[in-house]
Amino acid sequence: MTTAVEAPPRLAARGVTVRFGGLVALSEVDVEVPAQSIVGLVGPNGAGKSTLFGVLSGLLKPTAGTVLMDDEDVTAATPQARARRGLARTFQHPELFSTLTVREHIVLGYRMRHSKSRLWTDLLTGGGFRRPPAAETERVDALVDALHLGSVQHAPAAGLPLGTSRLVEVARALAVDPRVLLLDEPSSGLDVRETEELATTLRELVADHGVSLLLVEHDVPLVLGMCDRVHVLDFGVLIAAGTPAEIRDDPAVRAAYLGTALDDEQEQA
Ligand SMILES: Nc1ncnc2c1ncn2[C@@H]1O[C@H](COP(=O)(O)OP(=O)(O)OP(=O)(O)O)[C@@H](O)[C@H]1O
Repeated sequence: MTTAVEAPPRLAARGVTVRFGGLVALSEVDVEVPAQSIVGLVGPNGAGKSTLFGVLSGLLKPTAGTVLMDDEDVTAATPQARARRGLARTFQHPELFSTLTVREHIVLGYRMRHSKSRLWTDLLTGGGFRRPPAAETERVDALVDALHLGSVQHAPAAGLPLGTSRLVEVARALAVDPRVLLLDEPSSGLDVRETEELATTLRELVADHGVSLLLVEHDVPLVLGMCDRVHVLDFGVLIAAGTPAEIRDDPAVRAAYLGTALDDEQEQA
């Protein structure tokens, strides 16, 4: 009889503690992001979500505990070293180059991974300098399509609506071909329709490209609607982890949110 060997989580925090002076921002927190899954991280203001994101992405060293990528300890690895292992992230406030077009941002992401020596070639020379390789054009076209950016692909990033800027950031991050993508408040500033579209797009990306997502979100209904598993932090402590159905019914979660965010979610269901 053969036993199936389960793949290690793409990204995991084990026993992560972060202290800022006397304040315990995170206390022995465990989080796992399995392969090809969407994991949500929620919690009231000040719960420690951004701190955990900082630890996972390598911007912040934990006081104790470890961060693993595919079972390898990366706790001491820089953000750049983690990126080389397949970790990418987006920021709460999209950080785009105002004069570059939407497409050029995606090209930059692609070249970061596949063609660093040509990183700025023909973006700085105004185009036409050298024809991009077919593989680059194909991948960039696919991402433009996947993120529904066709109609704005030649527009400069300056002046794009926030929702579109967010999609550009996601496309640029995916162009690096990450194994895990950390999304910091992806729905922030989006209206209801844009949020629904983003959720659908992200789900398709996970199904079609095998990337894993970890999202930090204030929008609890969004997280419960799109994630495979959800982790809930409160005052730096992981108070619950499970499927959306388990989280919805968890008394500790309901108490942390005083019911409000979860009731909103039930009303929308
Ligand atoms: N650099 C820092 N120095 C001192 N305290 C900090 C620092 N960063 C965060 N904190 C504190 O750590 C705790 C967790 O903060 P964190 O920003 O991680 O929470 P959060 O869940 O992301 O909150 P929000 O939803 O409001 O963004 C808070 O009490 C915060 O004040």
